[in-house]
Amino acid sequence: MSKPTYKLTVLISGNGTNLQALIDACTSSALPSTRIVRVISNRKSAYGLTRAATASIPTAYHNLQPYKKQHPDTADGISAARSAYDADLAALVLADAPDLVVCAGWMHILAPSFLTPLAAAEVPVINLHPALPGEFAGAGAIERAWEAFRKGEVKKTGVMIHEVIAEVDAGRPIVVEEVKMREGETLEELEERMHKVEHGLIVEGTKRTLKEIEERRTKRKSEGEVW
Ligand SMILES: Nc1nc2c(c(=O)[nH]1)N[C@@H](CN(C=O)c1ccc(C(=O)N[C@@H](CCC(=O)O)C(=O)O)cc1)CN2
Ligand SMILES: NCC(=O)N[C@@H]1O[C@H](COP(=O)([O-])[O-])[C@@H](O)[C@H]1O
Repeated sequence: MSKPTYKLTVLISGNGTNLQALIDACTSSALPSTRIVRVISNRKSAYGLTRAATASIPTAYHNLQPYKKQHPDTADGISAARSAYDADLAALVLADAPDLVVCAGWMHILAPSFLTPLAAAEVPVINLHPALPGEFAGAGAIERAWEAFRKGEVKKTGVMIHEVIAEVDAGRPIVVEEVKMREGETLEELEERMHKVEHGLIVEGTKRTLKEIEERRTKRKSEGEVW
């Protein structure tokens, strides 16, 4: 019996080097029987959209601005706009019926109006975060770690792939790799080393999550077959 084909949706906001690592992995033995069904960006200028188009992968630009214009520029209005934006993002993603959503440099905090429908459809969401579990949650993690090292507060940092939950970067780690920090290293040099680790870990984290999905389905099927 042929192996199932797994469908990925990848969310991006920028250059897309981690997306490129996934694109390359899908066309190699690294991620066999896996294909990216859509790349979605919240930024029109994201070069990752070009990377996807070059690989003949469908793309979408999901823009928050129209939602903000439909709501008052107040805390409640912005919250309502983001909730509506995320609900439509969930519908956009689920229309492709992916097995897994990968946040690859996706710089938008996902609201429950996205996470709840995905959970109901049993589509896991995972995220690449350039820090160790429990450290430097949120944006700018690499620079914050670099600054902390200069102050003598940390000796290492790292990269993780984790499950996405409402609390930012607090979901279950799936794979973690430590990165030792070096005296006198520039931020750019650290970023280069971190990105190399990211490109390997995003493939490994996707592979492990797809294995978990397969094991869950096999278990459910065997339980379903027992009378
Ligand atoms: N609910 C969750 N959403 C997201 C998670 C998560 O774990 N739970 N991971 C992030 C990715 N991320 C760090 O890995 C991250 C990205 C962006 C931000 C942030 O502050 N975004 C601002 C906008 C910043 C900008 O546009 O430049 C915002 O959303 O208002 C925090 C963490 C993906 N989402
Ligand atoms: N909080 C998530 C986060 O900060 N992610 C950062 O976004 C970059 C995306 O690069 P890419 O667009 O080249 O893949 C990644 O290198 C990662 O450090």
